[in-house]
Amino acid sequence: MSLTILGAEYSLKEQNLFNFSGNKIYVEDREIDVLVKYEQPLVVVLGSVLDDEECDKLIELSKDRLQRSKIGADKIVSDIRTSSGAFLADVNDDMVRRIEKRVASIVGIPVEHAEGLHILNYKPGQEYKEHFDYFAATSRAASNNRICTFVLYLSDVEDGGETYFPKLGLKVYPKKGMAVYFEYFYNDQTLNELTLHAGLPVVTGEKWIATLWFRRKKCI
Ligand SMILES: O=C(O)CCC(=O)C(=O)O
Ligand SMILES: [Fe+2]
Repeated sequence: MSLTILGAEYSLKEQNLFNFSGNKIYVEDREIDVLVKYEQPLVVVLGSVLDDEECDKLIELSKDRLQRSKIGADKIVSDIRTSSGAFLADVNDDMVRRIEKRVASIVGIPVEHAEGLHILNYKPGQEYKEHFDYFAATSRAASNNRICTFVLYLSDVEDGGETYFPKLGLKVYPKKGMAVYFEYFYNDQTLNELTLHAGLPVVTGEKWIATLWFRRKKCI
């Protein structure tokens, strides 16, 4: 939203969902480093969210569940997303639940609003083209739409695979154990649209991420 006074444009800040100050966030079992903050739409890069063993175990748990990724509420295969993915919602594992809880406490949203960890694997050449994570207002899923996204990097990538926000001119380079968070729960739809993002093609190496999407209302 913006306001023009005597020819000068002032932007009116909206409330962000994720509120914190300073460069650290303390949750039950660890201290999270805040490394980068883009104020609105809020985009935050966080360090030391997962340790190496947690990253490796998430990859291991998803290896025999991976399927070619689909997109949208109607789940269609598309060249928008050429990666392979797996939902860990039905995996009965203490560590998976602990990580979901940790992410929920970092963001300050009850874990019942989260869809369950989704693992993605990109091989060289694979990508996730520019998209929004929220569903179109006309879609069935929009009655309990997504409001924010937490992407955990489970591996380093030798070259490529950045998470790219073209409208913000912002690139996040994957680093094992780190995360990028962004939100799109603004009244001003133009702010939500600035969260357009892509997983750029992996050039060398392999990229593994875990995504947790939060919904406006509880999903379970
Ligand atoms: O691969 C990435 O860096 C972005 C993934 C993404 O956009 C998603 O999981 O919704
Ligand atoms: Fe996305």
